[in-house]
Amino acid sequence: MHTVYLSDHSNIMMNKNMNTTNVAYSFSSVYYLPRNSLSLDMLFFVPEIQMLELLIACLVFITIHSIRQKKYQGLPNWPLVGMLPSLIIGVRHDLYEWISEVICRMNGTFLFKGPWFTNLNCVVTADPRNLEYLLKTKFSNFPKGEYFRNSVKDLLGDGIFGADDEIWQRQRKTASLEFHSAKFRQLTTESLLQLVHERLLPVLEDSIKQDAPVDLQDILLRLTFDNVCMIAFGVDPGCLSPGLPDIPFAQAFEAATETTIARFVTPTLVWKTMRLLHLGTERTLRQSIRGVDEFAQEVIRTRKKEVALETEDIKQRTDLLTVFMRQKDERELPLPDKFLRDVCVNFILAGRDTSSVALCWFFWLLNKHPDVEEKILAEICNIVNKRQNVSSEYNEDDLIFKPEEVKKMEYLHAALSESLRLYPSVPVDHKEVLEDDVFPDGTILKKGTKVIYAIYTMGRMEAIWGLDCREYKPERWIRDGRFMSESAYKFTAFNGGPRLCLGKDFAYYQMKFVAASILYRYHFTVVKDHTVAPKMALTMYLKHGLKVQLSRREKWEIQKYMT
Ligand code: HEM
Repeated sequence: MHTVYLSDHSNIMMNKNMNTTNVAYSFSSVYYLPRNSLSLDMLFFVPEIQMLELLIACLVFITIHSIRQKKYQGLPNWPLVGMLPSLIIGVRHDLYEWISEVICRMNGTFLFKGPWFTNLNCVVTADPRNLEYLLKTKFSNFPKGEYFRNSVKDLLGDGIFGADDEIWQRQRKTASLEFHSAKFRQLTTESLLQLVHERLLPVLEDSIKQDAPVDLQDILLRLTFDNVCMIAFGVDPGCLSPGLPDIPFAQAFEAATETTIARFVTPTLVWKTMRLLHLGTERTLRQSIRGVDEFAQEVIRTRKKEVALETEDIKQRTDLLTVFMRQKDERELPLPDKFLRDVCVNFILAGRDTSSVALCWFFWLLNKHPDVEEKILAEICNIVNKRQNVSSEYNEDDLIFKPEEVKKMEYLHAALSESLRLYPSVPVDHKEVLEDDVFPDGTILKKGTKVIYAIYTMGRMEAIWGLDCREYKPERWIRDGRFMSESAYKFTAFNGGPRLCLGKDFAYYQMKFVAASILYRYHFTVVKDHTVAPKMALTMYLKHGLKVQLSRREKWEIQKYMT
């Protein structure tokens, strides 16, 4: 048998009808095929061979094009699937670190292109100039938007978290007045004191008696859930109680939030169809929202009766539900129950996990930085030492920090801020572009574009925090022995501009009070080989919790600072 080497397409076509000769190829795009490897039989598949050639050429072209785009856009952008392959790899590894790496490489901003069938296209930024523009300068051009509102509507209704414009403004105004009132401050400090001394410390003490490690994240999540329910509804659900019971309302709330978040990674048409057909996560969402609503309706019904009776107790109440119940709408009518429910559910969502998660990262960092723990302890003891009757008090287990003492804990404030800089409770946040615009860094924004601001990344940018940006250094926040705050567009853990976190002051108070109360009494050690990693969620939980072993602090450790 002869073998004829062909050198181009025409030869292949010409030889299509040859049936006695083996044919091999020498032209470039199939050069990798071993000579003699194609027999005559294959000639009958020439159209397929051309297809194969074409396919290979396309792949080569796409790969080169994608590599070029990686250089200019930060990530390879593939036909149909866009940058999804890179995102999938990023999610499997560590999404936040992956985003940070791309943003730092692109000097602060990049455009993510999702697959054509999804709504994942967005601008991702960590540039403080863009943040200031987005959150303050052109605030009204960057609302939360329809996409966000529609996704959260079933759980959050018209509450502050998903609302824009007037609906947001009215709630913000009422809640802001309330959050800054003396009565409200009293409610928050008293409810926290009660929870820490009657529930948190006994639960921790129990773990010491049993010599068993505890999941600090679970305990702190329970604490802040009870606390925010006391503030919003004026009701204590009792999640943090001996035996750490399962509370149906808390479980329903948890499930409702998780399934709502699932909508952000599911194409809109898909989750809407699932909702219509009552399937999968949408079925769970409906059931859990029912659980949340039943609890809310019961509380609202009872409170209405109390308000109608005008009892002494009700006149003293400053929880958000009672405050909003006293409000009237434009027609001087009481606000509808559904709206009251939305107000409370939104505040619970906003204040539920953020402080506890921040505290967990803080304790984990302290475990790695005993020098910082020492300095915090020294500061606390120094403050307690200034009390008149300190000698009798510091020996007692039930020492309670006073609000004015908590305020003076400036190094602790710095250590918590530094922890939030590296591990912000809300790692990424989102806005939508109302009208075409341009960011200060030149990024063009088309109407309807989603903007993601990467708060986690901001804490890891040398351009913002210097070469030591990845190190945990509370001293970064201290000038002349005092805590110095940073611009909200550089340290965005609490958001900035008109939508700055309403609970920021309370959150610091809560975290400082809890941290000081624990550190003054206990040593804690993260259990050996416990894996610490962030969970991919809207709040940056520790994926495996934080298992710690507690032991009592010796008296001499405190006394050495009391001189
Ligand atoms: C360490 C603790 C906290 C952190 C890091 C934090 C962070 C944030 C962030 C980033 C936002 C903006 C969210 C967005 O608009 O998408 C926000 C909003 C908000 N936060 Fe906080 N928060 C904390 C604690 C709290 C607490 C304890 C409360 C209430 C008791 C609270 C109440 C709110 C409210 C009501 C909003 C909505 C403000 C608005 O849209 O006008 N936060 N918070």
